[in-house]
Amino acid sequence: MSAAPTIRKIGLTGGIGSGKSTVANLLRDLGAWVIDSDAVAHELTAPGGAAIPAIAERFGAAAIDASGALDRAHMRERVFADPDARKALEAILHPMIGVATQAEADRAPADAPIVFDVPLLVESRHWAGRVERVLVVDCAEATQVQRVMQRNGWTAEAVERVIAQQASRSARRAVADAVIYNDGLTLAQLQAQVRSLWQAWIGPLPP
Ligand SMILES: CC(C)(COP(=O)(O)OP(=O)(O)OC[C@H]1O[C@@H](n2cnc3c(N)ncnc32)[C@H](O)[C@@H]1O)[C@@H](O)C(=O)NCCC(=O)NCCS
Ligand SMILES: Nc1ncnc2c1ncn2[C@@H]1O[C@H](COP(=O)(O)OP(=O)(O)OP(=O)(O)O)[C@@H](O)[C@H]1O
Repeated sequence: MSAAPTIRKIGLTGGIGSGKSTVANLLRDLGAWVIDSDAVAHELTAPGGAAIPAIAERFGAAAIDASGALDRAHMRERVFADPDARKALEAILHPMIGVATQAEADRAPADAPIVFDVPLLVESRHWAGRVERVLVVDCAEATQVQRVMQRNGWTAEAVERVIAQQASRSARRAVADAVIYNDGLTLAQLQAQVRSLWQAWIGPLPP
């Protein structure tokens, strides 16, 4: 087994479409134990998910689809148009996400750095003090909009509504220990940045 990494817990954050998951995948390829809080939220809201009863009670039957899962398109319309609805959904999900991500972290091999991929790391107090370093993935807002329109088939307005509900780029940069500016980069250039960050924070690259 290799030596324990210098930095064990990294928080990875960025606005919608900034490239967090892409960076997380590159870190995973190098040997990181990646915990994706969006994926955890999806599991909690899948058919039979632990959050479904509380969501149905708070938001009504219209929030649940025929399969018993959260109706994501319906909920997107509600929460990104109404901060009170967003806070109510977060109040149900965030404590559960906190417990589930901790359980995943507890399963990490001792020699693997843990990367918490959390879109709302800056917005949520939960994360302060739980990670040793914060890595922010940043890009221009126009790039966020263009990427999410292309990836998800959303309108520009729908992406802009989400951006408006998130921390500003400058608020994220203010808490960053490192920033990857993922704009105008090829995937190979992005990978090179991730590899040099690994060397600075974790240690030698794997063979
Ligand atoms: C509103 C929901 C149903 C929309 O689902 P959908 O499948 O369309 O999007 P998905 O979950 O893949 O999220 C996509 C991106 O939206 C952004 N986003 C999600 N939730 C929030 C939020 N509460 N506030 C601001 N941005 C958010 C993030 O950048 C995220 O990466 C869903 O995002 C949700 O349940 N959000 C509440 C839980 C949460 O806060 N998740 C963030 C992880 S901690
Ligand atoms: N440097 C890049 N070059 C080309 N495409 C990129 C680059 N970075 C990210 N992308 C693409 O942009 C889209 C958004 O990236 P990604 O899914 O990693 O963002 P994210 O921050 O995890 O988004 P979300 O907050 O919505 O989960 C994806 O389709 C991804 O393949």
